[in-house]
Amino acid sequence: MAVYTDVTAEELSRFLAGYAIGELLSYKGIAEGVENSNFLVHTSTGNFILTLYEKRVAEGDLPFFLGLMEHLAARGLNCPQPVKNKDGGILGRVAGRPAAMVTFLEGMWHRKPTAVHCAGVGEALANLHLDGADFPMTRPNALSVNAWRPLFEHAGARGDSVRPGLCNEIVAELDVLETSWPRGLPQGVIHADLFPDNVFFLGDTLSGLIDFYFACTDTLAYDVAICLNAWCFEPDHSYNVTKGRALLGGYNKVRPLDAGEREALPMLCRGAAMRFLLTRLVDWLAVPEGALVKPKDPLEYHRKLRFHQTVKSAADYGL
Ligand SMILES: Nc1ncnc2c1ncn2[C@@H]1O[C@H](COP(=O)(O)OP(=O)(O)OP(=O)(O)O)[C@@H](O)[C@H]1O
Ligand SMILES: N[C@@H](CCO)C(=O)O
Repeated sequence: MAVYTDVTAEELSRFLAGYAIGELLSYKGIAEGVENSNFLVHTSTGNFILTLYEKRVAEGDLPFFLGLMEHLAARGLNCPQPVKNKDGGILGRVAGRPAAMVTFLEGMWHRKPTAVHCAGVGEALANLHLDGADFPMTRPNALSVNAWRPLFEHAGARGDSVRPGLCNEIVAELDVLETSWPRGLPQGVIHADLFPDNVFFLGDTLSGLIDFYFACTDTLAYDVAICLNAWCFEPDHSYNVTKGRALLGGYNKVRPLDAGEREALPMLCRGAAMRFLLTRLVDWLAVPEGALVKPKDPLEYHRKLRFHQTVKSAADYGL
């Protein structure tokens, strides 16, 4: 995460007084990530993560995200746990922002994931889908196909300043996605942002998943498409079919994709590429002044989109 909102030691100590997790010993902002403000908080009882929810997180959605983390952990999935305050609540306010304290997860994420890590993430994603099946709350995906054109219009013609001709390409692709978007596939809880920086490993063994703040109710196979985009491309922008085969194999071992999901995979991958191209484009064009944040490259997803446009069938992904 980034740090958009500063927190003073006095504010943090006041907030911590509402919890039974000891005295504040030290804390520091975490520069990684782009969505919320995160702090590593060291108290006399251990390490915690304090998250201040920023622009994209609607306060009304927080019970869904935090409740989901509790639900998945109760099913055995390793993810951060919201810490209850002395009143039994999990949501508070720090520096004027909604805030929660969650448990610290051991492990580190891999900047250069291998096929072994891809297999691990495929398996973990399928487990998340199965474990989420009886989560009682729902949340529509605010960043699915219907949201893409308004998002694009928000960036407007400025998109061409990032790459000449980009706007026309996006409009043409949106026309295709809006008419051909797969409907009627199995739905459920999806993570919707399971990138390498949200998956922790101890050595090569997956140790946990973080960052459930895009989680929602949507097409399960769309989550697979998001992961193929995030995990299976090389720095030279080529698709690595060995990694794709590993990720899809890991997923299928736990929750086999059905015929409809397989057939829809290329379109779902195009949609996933469009989603991240657009949110990155909007962020790229609007970095808040003075923020400790490095925006992510939208054109990485433009290249991925171009690859998916050439794909004939799910076999091209290694399925
Ligand atoms: N529960 C946790 N345990 C340990 N470290 C954590 C935890 N939550 C967050 N972090 C640290 O903070 C970093 C950023 O967290 P996170 O990915 O949730 O931020 P974000 O702003 O939502 O990022 P993204 O750009 O992935 O959406 C992680 O890479 C990790 O280093
Ligand atoms: N994982 C996202 C950032 C959080 O939405 C990206 O890489 O664009």
